[in-house]
Amino acid sequence: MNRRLSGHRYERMVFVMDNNDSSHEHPAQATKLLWDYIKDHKGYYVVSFLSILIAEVITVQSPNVIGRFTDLLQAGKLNFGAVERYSLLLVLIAIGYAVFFGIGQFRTGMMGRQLEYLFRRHLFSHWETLSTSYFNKRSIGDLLNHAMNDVQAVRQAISQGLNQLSNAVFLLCSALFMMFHTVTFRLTLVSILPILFVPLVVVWFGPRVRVASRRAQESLSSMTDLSEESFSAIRLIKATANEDVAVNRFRERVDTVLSQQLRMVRQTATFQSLIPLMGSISFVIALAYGGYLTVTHQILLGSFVAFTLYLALVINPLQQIGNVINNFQRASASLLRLSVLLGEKPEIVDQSAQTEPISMQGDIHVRLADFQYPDSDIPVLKEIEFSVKRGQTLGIVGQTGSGKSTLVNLLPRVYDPPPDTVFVDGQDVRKVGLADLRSAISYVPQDGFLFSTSIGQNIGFSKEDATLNDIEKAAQQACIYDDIQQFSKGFDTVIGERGVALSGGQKQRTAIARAFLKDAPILILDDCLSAVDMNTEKHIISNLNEVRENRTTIIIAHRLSAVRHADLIIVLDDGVMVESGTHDELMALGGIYARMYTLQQHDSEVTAD
Ligand SMILES: Nc1ncnc2c1ncn2[C@@H]1O[C@H](COP(=O)(O)OP(=O)(O)OP(=O)(O)O)[C@@H](O)[C@H]1O
Repeated sequence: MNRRLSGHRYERMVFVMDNNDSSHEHPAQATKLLWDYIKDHKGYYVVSFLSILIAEVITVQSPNVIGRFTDLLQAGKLNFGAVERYSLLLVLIAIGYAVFFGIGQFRTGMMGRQLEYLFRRHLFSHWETLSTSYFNKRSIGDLLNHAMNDVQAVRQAISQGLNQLSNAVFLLCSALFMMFHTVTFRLTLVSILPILFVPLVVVWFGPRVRVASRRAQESLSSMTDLSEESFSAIRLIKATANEDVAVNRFRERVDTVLSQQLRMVRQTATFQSLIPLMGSISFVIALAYGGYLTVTHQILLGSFVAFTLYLALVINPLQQIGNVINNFQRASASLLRLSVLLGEKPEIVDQSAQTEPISMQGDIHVRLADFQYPDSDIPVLKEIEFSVKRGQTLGIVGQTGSGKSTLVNLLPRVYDPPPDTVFVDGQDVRKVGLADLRSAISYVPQDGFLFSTSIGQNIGFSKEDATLNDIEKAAQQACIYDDIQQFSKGFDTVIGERGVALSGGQKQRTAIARAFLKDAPILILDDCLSAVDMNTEKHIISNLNEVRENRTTIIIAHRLSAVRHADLIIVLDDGVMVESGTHDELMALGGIYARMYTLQQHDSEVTAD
């Protein structure tokens, strides 16, 4: 690797330039990843740099050739043979440059793409390990921005940036060497004086460009977020004729993005134009002083021509160096953000020492004094105690917001319960291996998310080796089989993003089929029958009798008919377990459950009438 970018210097550059406290909290994961990649591919880098070096050494010969040609012309010694020879020389220089520069360009470009892939793979794998609460606090647009723009910025610095940097440095050195070699030391020194101001310009503009770039990225994230949300809610927006509200909101975000980006463009443009300005001043000095030296015959005309051509060659790498510094500054900010992301620790960790997978029975016991969400000090669940054995069904009912979903989320540790409060097979869930625990639970959330793939793949998602037979059986149990058969492509029917082609009830039943297919000892249905009609609900519940044999089933429902036959029903009120028992016991108690049941019976009779 080029000395200017040796590992330590690169790391220092990244963190000195981003003097941000969060870099101390998070180990430089992204920098390590980058540095490891470069170390593993140093052979490739050496080849690229050597190729670029050779290309530059070849290309700097052309001004010299033209200078000699001019001298021959001035001396009146130019003939056809010389013209042919010099032309051939220039063609060979051009071909040599193209070949070696092309090799260098291809190598660095290829490594940049590989690095981009590596970063995205790491990011995605890492996100998969993080807890749900992490995603509650982050926006999708922000995460996508990291995966796309930050990774791209690092890739650009590492491929295009390094390429341009080595190209510029080699060309600059070779050209300066040839300049000193061709004309007087004084002319070269005076002409390159303005170039000495380049570092000052860079130091002044660098941090400003970086801040402007960060703000532009942040505003872009917020715009991506809003677009995502608006597309998800497109049906609601149209149904309520709120297109104007959505468009205006979007326009505001776009305005912010535009003003932040223009700010960045202004900073970048000023920065980038100052560097060639320095080069142009050098050119003026060379013309004035070099012209004087030529007129007074202190240097040959050919040397003067060659010198001005070298100077023109030098201006380009100087501008490139400006671009590269800009690229590296952006990449350093991106690298820091990626390090923060990759250094993020999951809140829910596997504390089990068990190495072999264990199979769970499905007995559940909960004795919870209280539970509050992370970052909140208000208890959401209080005084809850119950047990269900394998093969039994638990019904959980209660007003909206009473804590039903929260309670079942503690079982697979979507959120961590306090120690010694939630047990499966007599073991604290916090001490069971996460993979064992979660494989033992089949969970249908309220919003049974569907992927934009075929219905068959959506159902088969829960079991990697599921056959079409298994998928069809699960679909029958979830009462979605007949609906699927009516689609022209059956199980191969592709559903739109989040299943827009399916009705609410069909989506719920597809999600239920997915859970049935998993065939886990604990099955949780979180209010996922709300969009199906009473008849279908009855069918699914009766099919459950077959499915729930030898497994523990938890049904959360607002419609009490769904839990009527459960072995145990618990009633939550504002997070507190206020009643528990079978349907008959709760009816006899005459409490909240009995009142809710009577009301619902009355409602369904009125509807039937
Ligand atoms: N991630 C979270 N962080 C903080 N509070 C939360 C979180 N999720 C839910 N809550 C709060 O916990 C309480 C219980 O919510 P929960 O979703 O468990 O109720 P629920 O009984 O399932 O409601 P519903 O019947 O409407 O689905 C609510 O006050 C809710 O605002």
